[in-house]
Amino acid sequence: MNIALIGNGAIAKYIVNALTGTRIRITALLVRPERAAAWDGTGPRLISTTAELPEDTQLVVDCAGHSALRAFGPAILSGGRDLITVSIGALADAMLLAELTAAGQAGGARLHLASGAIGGLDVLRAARAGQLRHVHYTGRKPPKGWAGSPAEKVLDLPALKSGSAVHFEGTARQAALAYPKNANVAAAVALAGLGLDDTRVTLIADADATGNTHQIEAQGDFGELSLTLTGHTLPDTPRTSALAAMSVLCAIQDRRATIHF
Ligand SMILES: NC(=O)C1=CN([C@@H]2O[C@H](COP(=O)(O)OP(=O)(O)OC[C@H]3O[C@@H](n4cnc5c(N)ncnc54)[C@H](OP(=O)(O)O)[C@@H]3O)[C@@H](O)[C@H]2O)C=CC1
Ligand SMILES: O=C([O-])CC(=O)C(=O)O
Repeated sequence: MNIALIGNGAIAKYIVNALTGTRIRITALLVRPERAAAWDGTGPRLISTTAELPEDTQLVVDCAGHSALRAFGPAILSGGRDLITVSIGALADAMLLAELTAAGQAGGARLHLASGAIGGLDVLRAARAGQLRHVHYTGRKPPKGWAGSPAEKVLDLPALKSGSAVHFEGTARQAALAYPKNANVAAAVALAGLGLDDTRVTLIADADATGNTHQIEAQGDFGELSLTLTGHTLPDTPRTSALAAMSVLCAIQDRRATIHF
């Protein structure tokens, strides 16, 4: 299988490393123009437009973030290639969601949402076949995991040396739009379950946290779900859980599997 990745950051590097020497070949990395122009010929080819995607590319994988999904997603789908993304919070933008849906229909291609840094989405998806009454997601990271996010406007993150502080409470849509690099899990939980406007979200900076903790509390006809997952972060970033990168790899590998979840 031949795939292209969007981005060359922490998640993309994990995927490139994991696929090296396997039967899944990376045809190109789609990056910003200045980065593509500086390509030195080593490693996967760097390109900056979807028109440059090598013809034999069968699948594209977004590991870059909301702006990249917005910039490249519609053209990839309308061009007939399936796309896997971890930038799930971008779908809180209703116009982008409509654009991606229309592009996928026009191109006969599908957008696959990787499960990312959380588990339990299968429970929520099945549970909503009955009545799902309440879903609350709590995201907890060490202060440095929130650097560059709106948490900086609410808290003095470097000064938080012990204990924890809430810096966001609201809906999953509000969280996803305000925290594009930190609330994709909130959006995934919402899209799997009660939706972006009915899923409650709390985001916490915790000086005592040793990893990124994701909690789901849900109730409905199915019963009750209480899930807590504490994830290690990737070595390249204190923000991103390793499980997010692993889920992308899993989604890619699943494309080749005859029998899969
Ligand atoms: N669903 C989930 O559970 C999770 C989802 N995520 C999502 O994944 C994204 C990537 O995470 P991570 O790898 O840690 O982030 P990094 O910041 O390490 O890497 C992002 C990469 O994408 C590139 N990029 C960003 N925007 C564009 C663009 N418009 N065009 C081309 N390239 C672009 C960056 O390039 P440059 O350096 O040039 O800016 C960089 O190479 C996050 O922003 C977040 O949205 C992350 C964690 C969990
Ligand atoms: O990687 C994580 O732990 C979660 C994250 O950043 C996100 O939800 O966007």
